[in-house]
Amino acid sequence: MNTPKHSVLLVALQGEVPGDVRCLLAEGIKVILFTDSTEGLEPLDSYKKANLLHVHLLTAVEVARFGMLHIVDGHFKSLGERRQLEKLANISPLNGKRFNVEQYLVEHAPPQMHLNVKAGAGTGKTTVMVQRILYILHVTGVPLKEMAMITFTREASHRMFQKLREAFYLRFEATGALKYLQYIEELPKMQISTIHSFARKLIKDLGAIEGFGSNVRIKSFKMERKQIIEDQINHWMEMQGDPQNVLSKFNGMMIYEVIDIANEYWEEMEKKGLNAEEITNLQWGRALESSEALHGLFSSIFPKCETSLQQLKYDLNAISLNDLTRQLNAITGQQGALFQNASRLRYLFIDEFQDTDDIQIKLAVRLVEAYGLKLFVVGDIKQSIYRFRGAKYTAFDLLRIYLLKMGERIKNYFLSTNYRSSVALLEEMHAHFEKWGEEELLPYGTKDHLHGVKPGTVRDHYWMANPSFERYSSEQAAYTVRKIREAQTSLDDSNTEKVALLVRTNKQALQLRQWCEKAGIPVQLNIGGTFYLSRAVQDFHALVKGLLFPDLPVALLNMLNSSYSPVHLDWTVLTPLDGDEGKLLEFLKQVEVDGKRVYAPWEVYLEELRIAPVLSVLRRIVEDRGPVQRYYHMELQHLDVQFPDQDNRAEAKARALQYQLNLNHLFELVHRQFSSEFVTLYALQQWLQVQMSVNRDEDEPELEEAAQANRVQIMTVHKSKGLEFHTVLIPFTEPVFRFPQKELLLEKESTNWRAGWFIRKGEDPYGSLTHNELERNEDEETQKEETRLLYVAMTRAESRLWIIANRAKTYNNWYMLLAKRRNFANA
Ligand SMILES: Nc1ncnc2c1ncn2[C@@H]1O[C@H](COP(=O)(O)OP(=O)(O)OP(=O)(O)O)[C@@H](O)[C@H]1O
Repeated sequence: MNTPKHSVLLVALQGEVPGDVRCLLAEGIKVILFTDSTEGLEPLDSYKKANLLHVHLLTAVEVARFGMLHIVDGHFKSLGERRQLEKLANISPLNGKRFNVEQYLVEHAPPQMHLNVKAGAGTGKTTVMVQRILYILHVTGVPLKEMAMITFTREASHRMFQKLREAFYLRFEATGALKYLQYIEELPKMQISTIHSFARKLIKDLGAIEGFGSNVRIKSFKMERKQIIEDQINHWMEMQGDPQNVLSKFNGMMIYEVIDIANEYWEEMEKKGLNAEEITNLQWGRALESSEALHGLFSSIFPKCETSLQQLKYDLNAISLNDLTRQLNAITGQQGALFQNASRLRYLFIDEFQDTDDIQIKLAVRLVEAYGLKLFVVGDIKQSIYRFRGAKYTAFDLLRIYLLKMGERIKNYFLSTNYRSSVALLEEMHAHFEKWGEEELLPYGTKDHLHGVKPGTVRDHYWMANPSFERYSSEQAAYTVRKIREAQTSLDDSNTEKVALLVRTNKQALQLRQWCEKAGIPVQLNIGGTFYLSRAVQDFHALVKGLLFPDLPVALLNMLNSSYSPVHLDWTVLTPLDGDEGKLLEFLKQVEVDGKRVYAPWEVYLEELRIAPVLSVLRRIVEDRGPVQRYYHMELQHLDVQFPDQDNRAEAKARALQYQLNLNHLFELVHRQFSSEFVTLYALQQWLQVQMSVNRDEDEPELEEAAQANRVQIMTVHKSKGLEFHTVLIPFTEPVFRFPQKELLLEKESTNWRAGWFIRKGEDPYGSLTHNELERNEDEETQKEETRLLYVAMTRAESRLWIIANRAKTYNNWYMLLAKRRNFANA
């Protein structure tokens, strides 16, 4: 028999369990044991906790029926053994721990195979990926630095890193084996990142890419793109002869509106991954009546915009995030040798594969070709919710086809045991999913039916009401707040059990926050992209601006009103000064608190700034002025006035902690941005101002669970991906899926793309005939995407799923989807 490197699966009566099981466990070999008693083997808890030992208790008769089964590292000696294993998975063990043969087969698949794991919600995708990595480490000896993992968001990368570290640590704790400490040390060398960071590092490693010098930079080009659009529109108008006359044909739109719309349309092309050639060959079709001028403009400017942007990229030796993967795909033939410069990769894991777009899939295949690496992709087609970013829910099929073209095969696996939601809850969800599957709104067949293992413990696990409210009316607010409070107060332990309110849009999330805050319900908002709008950033900007323009009254006032200073001056106190700059400055510089002039320390800082580096002075100001403590006191005061009957300290503390995290993160970003340059206050202020006005991608660092106390979580479904909550409450079902004010629809037909544009101005719609044609398909695809979104939202629930199915509107919204369920009215 081979010496085990990773695991042993044993079926044996208690007296026949080999004596070396303990030694195996102590060496970090996983033991999956089917037996009638563990007497004599105890204590085993640390091994169980480390996922090293799985015991399935059977009756002696059952054990005897299977005879002695002994499988090492997943190698079957015969087909019979494999069948035995499947039979074992069908037994209900006495201790309730059913063997998950699907997870076992994925974990132990031969290391030289590409694997494709399609898995329903909560079936342990993440868990199995961690175990697979351990298997590869043990069986092949490939080091962590030759493995990489691509996740969809930075949060997911962070979570994956933590999960791996925890798995290694628990194994070290259980076995004392030093190799696990070594893995922890090596873990940072395994690249776990988003596709963009991954491509960025690869390009850095490759040294150079076609047409660009070394050290190519990554830029967003947001501002530059807008400028290019503006130039091209001006140029186009000049070419038409009389600009005033042209403007009058823009259906009453101002020129800045046209620029904004054109910019959005151009972004849409980028999101869908169109290259310059495809943009040049776009088929715009014919204009609707009275839309000819705009049609002429849209159908001619974009190729020129692309040329200008490309030139700018060469001039600045910079590319955009979206270019990264495209550029890597362009490295072909002889240039392929470039890959040898990059660090070697043997395994690539891709999470949330259903949301991968065409270019990224091709990149994965390109890497298989360049390195001979093996892929492990995992995802759930039913959870594909990034169509707006160009993701296609056919990702798995595309990958299989591309690999086949190279003569490579990928093996499919399927996980269907759900560990997240209670059995009762899963059955209620199934009643919805099944119907959506029948109507082809969701790719949900018999094999997608999730089988639960968690008993339902909570009454009211599934609740749906059908009230009828005007959107955002006071009745709706009162009803929703009452349900939220009820959900929160009926938890057994609000520190470990979380209530999450899941919504479709940021606007809905903000509306909910407002209702909750008004009612004194502490909330944790997670809608992403809010970092540059946070108070910590605003205060810091006020600080920098105040130091940069000490003789500008408004800058000085904002700085004094920030958390860096102990006063709060109302604008009205300045009114008697009639806007006289000199008098205003004099007044602001003389303001006193407790007999001390508030401005005095700032004069010292200004002096310091003349000689010391800007960042070190700013750091010192943060230490001296204690903005976090001051923010805490201000928030507490504010909360105490608003809710005098409750203890507001925990909430004020949570807010202050978030402020601190944001401030630390800001310093990190500043260091990253200005690392190789000499920073001036001016450069810092300019950069901050731009970020605050345009950057909606940067997220606030996450507050640790413990610090969130009993906050209700509010988030968009997109943000809830990969997460789970005791209670999920879906408060809004009435908003309609599509009611665009303006849009550009793009669809690929054989080799060329078609473009259809639309703008609603007042009552009047303008656009192209192509838009009308593409809209039917768009409606259908939107409905499917919304169904998948609702699938993700519902499957986040562990114990309770509550839905306020507002029937105010019944068409083209989540209500319509929910009402499809059999016996809807009685549900
Ligand atoms: N074999 C197992 N035994 C017990 N619990 C498990 C097992 N596998 C996974 N779990 C638990 O089930 C829950 C869901 O697992 P995980 O988050 O890995 O699922 P997922 O498939 O990634 O979910 P989703 O795609 O819906 O986000 C987690 O709490 C995890 O600890």
